[in-house]
Amino acid sequence: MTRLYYDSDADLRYLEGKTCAVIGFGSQGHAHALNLRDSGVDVVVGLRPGRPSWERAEKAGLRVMDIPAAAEAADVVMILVNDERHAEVWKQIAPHMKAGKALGVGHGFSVHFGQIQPPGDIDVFMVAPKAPGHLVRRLYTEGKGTPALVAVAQDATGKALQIALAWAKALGTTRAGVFETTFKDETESDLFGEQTVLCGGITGLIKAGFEVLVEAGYPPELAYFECLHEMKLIVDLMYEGGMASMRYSVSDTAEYGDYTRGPRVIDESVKERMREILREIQSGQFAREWILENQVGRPVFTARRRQEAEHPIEVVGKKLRAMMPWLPKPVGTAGNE
Ligand SMILES: NC(=O)C1=CN([C@@H]2O[C@H](COP(=O)(O)OP(=O)(O)OC[C@H]3O[C@@H](n4cnc5c(N)ncnc54)[C@H](OP(=O)(O)O)[C@@H]3O)[C@@H](O)[C@H]2O)C=CC1
Ligand SMILES: CC[C@](O)(C(C)=O)C(=O)O
Repeated sequence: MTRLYYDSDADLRYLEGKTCAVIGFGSQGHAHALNLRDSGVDVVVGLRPGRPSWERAEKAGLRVMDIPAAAEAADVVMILVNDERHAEVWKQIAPHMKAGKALGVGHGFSVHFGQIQPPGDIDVFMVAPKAPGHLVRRLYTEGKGTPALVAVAQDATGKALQIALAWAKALGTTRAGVFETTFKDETESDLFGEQTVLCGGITGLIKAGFEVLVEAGYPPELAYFECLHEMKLIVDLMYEGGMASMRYSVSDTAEYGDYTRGPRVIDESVKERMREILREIQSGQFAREWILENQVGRPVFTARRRQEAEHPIEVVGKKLRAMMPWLPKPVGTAGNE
């Protein structure tokens, strides 16, 4: 049984004649809604009235309704709201999920950790892109795609996987490869990846390198170019051709330093801390902490977000990027939300 699916393995007819509601219009929501619409799917967006996202979605030519109306109108409802808000949003959707409808999510957190408990007579599936939403949209418009994971938690109609694959195809992800997994594995591996490698790991590594150079008296501009700017270019080479390709392009001096000094930075103790973090995810400890953090108004999240924005690498980076007009407009700035 293959668990990797490409365009020819997925059939858009599973969404034909169906209305698909995308709840939320943030990073993933805008990408799913626009890519599905551009793939010929009948899309409605469910949002909170009065929020700027409502106008943005309408300006993009999408049909927008409040969340209960969108859930009522749809055969397939995809929740693309912050994970920690799924429970409250689900209360508005649940009364409209009649038998035979399908519920989708972009990440398994809320279903796996019991924040929403769907009735047994609907399909429950996941299409989780392995990419930030803005790149899911950007690559789709360039005729490319990002990989994704799909999973089925409930198959009431016997077609849940086909619906998930059709959604994944309309999103552009079967262009790149879609891997079938479980809610548990997607949720745990995704949290692990973002905490230890993709977000927490890489920012920690970049800041540590920057701080060591600046503390040793090197100018912040030099440290920024070395530790952050060039990181993207090095990662691009690995993205295109793996580590060997990156090592082909860098000097032999760099390659020797990679083999002999790299393991002193990322050593067994780092892996041990990664294992500890994985255990916290698997046991539900992290999920509990994040849900409680939200219940008390996000004090840690808010303070850390402010502190990180003030880090010297962000200050110098802003100045240096302003001198590179070819850089894409940063996501999160006006016109690129
Ligand atoms: N960011 C990413 O690239 C990825 C995200 N995912 C998953 O996709 C989902 C969405 O995440 P993401 O796109 O980052 O989210 P964003 O923060 O970018 O957007 C969240 C959207 O949800 C809406 N929302 C938030 N709270 C509520 C609420 N209480 N009631 C109604 N609407 C609400 C917001 O509405 P408003 O516009 O009104 O503020 C906004 O439109 C999550 O499950 C996440 O794990 C999966 C893979 C990658
Ligand atoms: C790396 C962060 C991510 O898991 C993602 C873009 O895949 C997320 O949840 O945003």
